[in-house]
Amino acid sequence: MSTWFERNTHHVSEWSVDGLLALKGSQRVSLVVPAKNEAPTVGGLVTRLRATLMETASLVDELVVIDSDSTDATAQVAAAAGAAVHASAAIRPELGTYPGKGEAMWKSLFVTTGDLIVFMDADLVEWDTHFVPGLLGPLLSRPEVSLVKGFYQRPGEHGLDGGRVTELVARPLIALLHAELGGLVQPLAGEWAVRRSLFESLCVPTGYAVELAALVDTVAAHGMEAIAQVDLGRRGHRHQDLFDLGAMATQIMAAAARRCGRPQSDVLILEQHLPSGDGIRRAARPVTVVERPPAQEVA
Ligand SMILES: O=c1ccn([C@@H]2O[C@H](COP(=O)(O)OP(=O)(O)O[C@H]3O[C@H](CO)[C@@H](O)[C@H](O)[C@H]3O)[C@@H](O)[C@H]2O)c(=O)[nH]1
Ligand SMILES: O=C(O)[C@H](O)COP(=O)(O)O
Repeated sequence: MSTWFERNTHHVSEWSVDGLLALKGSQRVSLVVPAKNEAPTVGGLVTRLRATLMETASLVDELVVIDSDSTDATAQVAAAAGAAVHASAAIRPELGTYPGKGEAMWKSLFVTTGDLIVFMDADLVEWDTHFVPGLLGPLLSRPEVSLVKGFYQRPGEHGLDGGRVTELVARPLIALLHAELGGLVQPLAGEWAVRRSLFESLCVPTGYAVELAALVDTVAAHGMEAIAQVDLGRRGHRHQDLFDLGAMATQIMAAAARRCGRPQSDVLILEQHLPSGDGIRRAARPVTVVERPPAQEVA
């Protein structure tokens, strides 16, 4: 009897772009890049993705950058490179706005038309355009699959590193509360693809818990066989400061706690004790842990 891992772990080399185009037929694909202050990298990302997946082949029908309250030139750089750019806060303004990546991804549902949605981070420094066909492979070839996570080796200070939050928060949480997800190589990967019908049915944490919540809620509603993962090779990204990752970890743990029936206020206070000159500065960091309702329930 094979395991989930054996049945549902793929390699990008299993699919060619031509083969995927044949499988795609009339389905539409949206590539969505949530971006906050990513002016140094977003232009190159958009340019390469457009050239390979929209101009050379028509695998992607729209490439949308959701500008998540950037204070740099992210929006202008992305638009100049050929992306359709929307400010997260300006999408359906009557719904209000929250800070965060999950908010940008949830809002993307109101400005895209794809039956299949591929998400990619904008801060990638080591990556390639094959990420997108790799993520689409299982969705286009396996009707029972609705959510596909990318995984990869992660170049780091010590040769290859895991992500700090992945190893110290996500995996322990999975071991404790959601052991069925233990076969996922990169549960927090920002590179993943989903059927619109599934993503529209999910509650979406507005911050960094969007990935963990999508996995947990998909399994609860549809079982593990709705999820697949694809080896995409290597991926490198900009690293956040340890204290900023504390806020990310708080959001992920809050989403897990909420799914165990633990109610929360919309904002938690994370007390941090930061180095300051020769001493320590105490800082109370507000962390937004609001969740959006399923988009299909929003008129
Ligand atoms: O308020 C925000 C913060 C980030 N981003 C964008 O989201 C992407 C990923 O953010 P990043 O800060 O680079 O996340 P990582 O530290 O790399 O975190 C990893 O782990 C997170 C938790 O699951 C995932 O959400 C990320 O995609 C994944 O790369 C980037 O394009 C950001 O510009 C936003 O759009 N809005
Ligand atoms: O996956 C993670 O844990 C976060 O992306 C942080 O990754 P890093 O430790 O490589 O910066």
